[in-house]
Amino acid sequence: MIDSTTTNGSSQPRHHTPVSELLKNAGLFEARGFVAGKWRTASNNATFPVYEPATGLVLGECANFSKDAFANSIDTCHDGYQEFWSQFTAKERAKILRRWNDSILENVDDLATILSLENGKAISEARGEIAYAASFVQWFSEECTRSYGDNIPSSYPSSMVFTSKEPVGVCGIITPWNFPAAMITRKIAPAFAAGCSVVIKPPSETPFTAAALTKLALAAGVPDNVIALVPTKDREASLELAINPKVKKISFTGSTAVGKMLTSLASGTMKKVSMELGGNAPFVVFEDADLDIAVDAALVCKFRSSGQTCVCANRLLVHESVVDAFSERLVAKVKKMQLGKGINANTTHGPLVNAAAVDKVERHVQDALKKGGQLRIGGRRPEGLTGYFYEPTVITGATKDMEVAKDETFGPLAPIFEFSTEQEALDLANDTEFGLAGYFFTKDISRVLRVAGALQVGMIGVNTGLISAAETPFGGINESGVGREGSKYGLAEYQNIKAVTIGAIKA
Ligand SMILES: NC(=O)c1ccc[n+]([C@@H]2O[C@H](COP(=O)([O-])OP(=O)(O)OC[C@H]3O[C@@H](n4cnc5c(N)ncnc54)[C@H](O)[C@@H]3O)[C@@H](O)[C@H]2O)c1
Ligand SMILES: O=CCCC(=O)O
Repeated sequence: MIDSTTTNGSSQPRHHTPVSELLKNAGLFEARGFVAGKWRTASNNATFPVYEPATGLVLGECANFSKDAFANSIDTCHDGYQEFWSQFTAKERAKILRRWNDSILENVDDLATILSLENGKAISEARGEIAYAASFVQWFSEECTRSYGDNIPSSYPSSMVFTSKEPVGVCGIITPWNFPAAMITRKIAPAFAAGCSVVIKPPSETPFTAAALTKLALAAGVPDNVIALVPTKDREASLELAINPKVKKISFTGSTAVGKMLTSLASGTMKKVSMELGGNAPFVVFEDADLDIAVDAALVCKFRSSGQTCVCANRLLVHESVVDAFSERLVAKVKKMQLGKGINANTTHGPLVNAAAVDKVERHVQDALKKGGQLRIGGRRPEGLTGYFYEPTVITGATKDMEVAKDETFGPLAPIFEFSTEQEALDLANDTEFGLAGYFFTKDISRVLRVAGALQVGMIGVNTGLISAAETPFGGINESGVGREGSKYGLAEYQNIKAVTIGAIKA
C-alpha cells in the first residue's frame, strides 16, 4: 500500500503535516545529507520519499546520494580523523561526547517525535530509545579517558615493550531502521572516543532521526571533517564503504545475509569488522519459574517494538507442567495491548515497518496453524487501521518443523513450544545457526549456572527479558555476528594495538 504513489485515488502521494511544525526546535528536521563537511542536497536534487508506516503518508523527501558522495566524504574524514586523534586530547573528545549526550537528552521530545513518526514505535518506546541512545554517548565519554596500554616484560636484555591504542581511522557505519537512534550512537560514540572519524549510511526508512543526531553532534563540537551522513536508496553506492581502501573498519547492524556480503567485500582490503546480525532467541520457562515474572518478561522481550528487535524472543519454550498457566496469563496481558499510531499517547504498540514485514508475520502464522498450532489470540491484520499493522499473536502447540522455529519472525508472533526435560529444552534452544540472545526462568541456582553455560548465545537474561544496556557487552556468536558493542569492550573495536619494543640504549 504505502510504496504506491496513490493512496487516495489521485496520482500524487499524500503528505503528512510538515514534521518541523510538530517540533519545538524545527531545525532538527533535516532532509539533506552531511557530505564532505557540509549539509548538501544530492546532485540533480535527487530524493527518495520517507513514509509514516502507520498511515502511508509521506513525511519528507530525503536527499538521495550517489557513490561519489561516499567517496568524497571518506576523503574528508580521512584527513579529519588524523587531526582529531593528534590534536584533540582524550579529555577534549570526552567533553564533546558529554555535550552531545546532554543535548540529546535536552531534545528528547523532538527526537522521539521524529523517531516515532518514521519508525512507527510507540512514543513512550521512542523516548526510551532516545535515552538508551544517549546512554552510549555518556558511557563512551567516560571510557574515552581510560584507554590504557600495557608495559610488558621483554625477553631481550635491557629492553622494554609497551603498547598504545590508536584509532583505526575512517569507519563505515551502516545501521537498520528498527533502532534509528541507538544503533548509530552505539557505533559512533566509541569511534569518536577512540579518535576515529565516521561515514554513516543511515537506513532509508529512518534517515531523519540520524540527521537530527548528526546536527546535535556537530553543535556539540564534533569537527565537520570527522562525521558524514550520506543517506541513499542506492545500495550499490553505499558499498563504497566496504571497498574503499581509506575505510579501515565497517560496523554493521542488520540482517545476516547483508552482513556476510559486507564482510566478504571488506576482506578485499582486510578491514576490521563488527557485525551485529540476526537472532532466533529462545525464551525458556522451567517448571519452577515465577510465572508472573516470566509472563511480564515475555511481554517486553517478545513484543517490544512490535517484535522488531534482534534480541526479541523468537521461540517461547515452556515446561509442559506450566504451559497452560503461562499461556493463559500471557494471552490475558496481550489482550490489553493498544495498537495504533506510535505518536498517539495511548498506543502501546505501533505498526511494522513495511508491507514485507507484515507479510512475513502472516506467513509464519499461517504456516504454524497449518502444521497444528492453536491460535490463542491475534492472527490477523486488524480492522480499521490502514498502515502496516498485525495483531499481537500467541500460538500454542508450536513444533520444530514450523518456519518460526528456524527463522526470525521480526514481528508480534509468540509461538509457544512445550518441553518435558531440561536437556530437551537445551536441545531445542540451541537448534539454530544463530546465537545472539537467550532467556530462561528458574529459581534453582544450580540450574542457572548449568543452563547459562550450555546456551549457545552471546547474551543471556536469567529471570528477566531486558538485557540491553550501555554497560553490557552486546553481540552474538555463530551467524549472529562478530564483535561486541557498548561496555568496556566496545572501545577496542575502534582501536589498533601498537607494540613498541625499546632495545638497550648505550650511555
Ligand atoms: N545484532 C544486532 O545488534 C541487531 C540489531 C538490530 C537489528 N538486527 C538485525 O537486523 C535485521 C533487520 O534489519 P533490516 O531489515 O534493516 O536489515 P538489513 O540487513 O536489510 O538492512 C540493514 C542496513 O543495511 C542496508 N542494506 C540492506 N541491504 C543492503 C545491500 N544489499 N547493500 C548495502 N546495504 C544494504 C540497509 O539499507 C540498512 O541500512 C534483523 O535480522 C535483525 O535481527 C541485529
Ligand atoms: O535490535 C537490536 C538492538 C536491540 C537492543 O539494543 O536492545
